[in-house]
Amino acid sequence: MLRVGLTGSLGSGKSTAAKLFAAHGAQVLHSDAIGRELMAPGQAVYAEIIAHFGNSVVLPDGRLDRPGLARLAFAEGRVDELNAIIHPAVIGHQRELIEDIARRNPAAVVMVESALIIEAVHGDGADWQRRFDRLILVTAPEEVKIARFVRRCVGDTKATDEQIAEFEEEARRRLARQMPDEQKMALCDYVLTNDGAVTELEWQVDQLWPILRIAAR
Ligand SMILES: CC(C)(COP(=O)(O)OP(=O)(O)OC[C@H]1O[C@@H](n2cnc3c(N)ncnc32)[C@H](O)[C@@H]1O)[C@@H](O)C(=O)NCCC(=O)NCCS
Ligand SMILES: Nc1ncnc2c1ncn2[C@@H]1O[C@H](COP(=O)(O)OP(=O)(O)OP(=O)(O)O)[C@@H](O)[C@H]1O
Repeated sequence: MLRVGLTGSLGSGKSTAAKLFAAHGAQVLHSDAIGRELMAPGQAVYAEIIAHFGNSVVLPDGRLDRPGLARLAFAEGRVDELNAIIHPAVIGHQRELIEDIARRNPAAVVMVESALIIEAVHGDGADWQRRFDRLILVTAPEEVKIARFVRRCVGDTKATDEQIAEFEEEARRRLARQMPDEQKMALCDYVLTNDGAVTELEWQVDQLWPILRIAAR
């Protein structure tokens, strides 16, 4: 088995790259999705977040208020408190999933997609060198990343200039909590450049996949 970390900052295109690797046969674990599952009502992480941040982070329907939590985390400087609750749980859950995949398919390429692999410090997060055999970085220029984040926030709605400026601010606040690509590059084994069409990213994934598959045997 080969344990691959697929990282890249907000809007770099790592989820897009992950889908392309999955199409080749990689077993992809999406950290954002696991985080969401563990934050659902009834989960231990859900209870811990409410115990720490109070009832104001709960919506009337019982779910956590994600925009409210994002405000606390990124605008009010409490992201490390949130990370300390969520990261150990996400990493622990990933470990179990990886062990299960290894039992079923010892030659699997398991890929953990996460914006925060090198940055993580809580739980086993700081131990990324031991958790992964290879690291892949997806890069794009900062303004492209921000534009992609804004586009995803706006979706099909018609946003005002003020709303767009707020989304841009939010992107910058989150990026400020992520290590710059220039620093990450030095620590990663492979770099995929995603500043053009998705087909250009796909070409890079197609070149890298056989190398990973052989290393997994
Ligand atoms: C603050 C929360 C509630 C905001 O939710 P929201 O739905 O708006 O964003 P989502 O989770 O889809 O994340 C989108 C992107 O924001 C960036 N981001 C999210 N959390 C963080 C963080 N703690 N530090 C830096 N960037 C982050 C990443 O690029 C991520 O891909 C949520 O992001 C969260 O719980 N974050 C803390 C846990 C975390 O690190 N999650 C990401 C990997 S497990
Ligand atoms: N090369 C590209 N050309 C155009 N759009 C792209 C390209 N790559 C990604 N996108 C789009 O940009 C947005 C962000 O991409 P993606 O979700 O893959 O990034 P990410 O790194 O996982 O971001 P985040 O950390 O915010 O979750 C998505 O809407 C995606 O469809």
